[in-house]
Amino acid sequence: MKTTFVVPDDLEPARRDPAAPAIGEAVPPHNPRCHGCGPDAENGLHLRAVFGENLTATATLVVEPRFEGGPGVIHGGIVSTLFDEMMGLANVHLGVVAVTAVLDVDYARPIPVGTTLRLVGRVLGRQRRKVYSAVEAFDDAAGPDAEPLAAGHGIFVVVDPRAHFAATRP
Ligand SMILES: CCCCCCCCCC(=O)SCCNC(=O)CCNC(=O)[C@H](O)C(C)(C)COP(=O)(O)OP(=O)(O)OC[C@H]1O[C@@H](n2cnc3c(N)ncnc32)[C@H](O)[C@@H]1OP(=O)(O)O
Repeated sequence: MKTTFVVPDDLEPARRDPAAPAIGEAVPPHNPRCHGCGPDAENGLHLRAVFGENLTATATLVVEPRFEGGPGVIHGGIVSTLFDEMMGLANVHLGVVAVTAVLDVDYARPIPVGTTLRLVGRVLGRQRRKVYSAVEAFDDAAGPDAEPLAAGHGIFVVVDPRAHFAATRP
């Protein structure tokens, strides 16, 4: 998969929070109104992810007609949103609140409406307050060895949520 994103080769290992829900359990939504994962977001994506081994989070999502961009294919901005969210959900393994500073997306193949996507977010490692994460989107019907249709990377920065959202939290 081609990418211009550079993952530093001196990342510190990221440690799983012992208080995080167990592997195999659902990742709790970080905000009930979140457009990506919130159950109360009226027109949201309602992603429901499950914690996996090796700091991963996995979800599936059917590409609905409302996600169309080019004729018959998903809008690139929806892929970006899914990737931001899936990496954010994988970061929940760490028991920190980290917001997106950088989101990098590589689109390898057109993704037709109707495709069931398997989305896998993964924490790669840390550097001080920065969390480096990655994500891939697969055609779920194509089997476990299929190449990703799109992939992405992110740099998330750990914040104190009380201070970060003090001025905006309803
Ligand atoms: C309640 C739970 C919420 C969970 C949220 C997850 C939801 C999904 C993810 C999202 O969509 S979050 C929404 C979109 N993101 C934002 O609104 C963040 C807006 N940006 C900011 O608030 C600040 O710029 C940020 C907190 C990211 C950083 O500001 P700070 O002043 O706290 O940090 P600082 O500038 O000192 O940078 C800390 C480190 O990050 C690095 N950094 C910051 N911005 C960067 C950037 N753009 N590119 C590369 N590195 C960056 C910076 O170089 C430094 O690295 P070093 O340790 O190596 O010095």
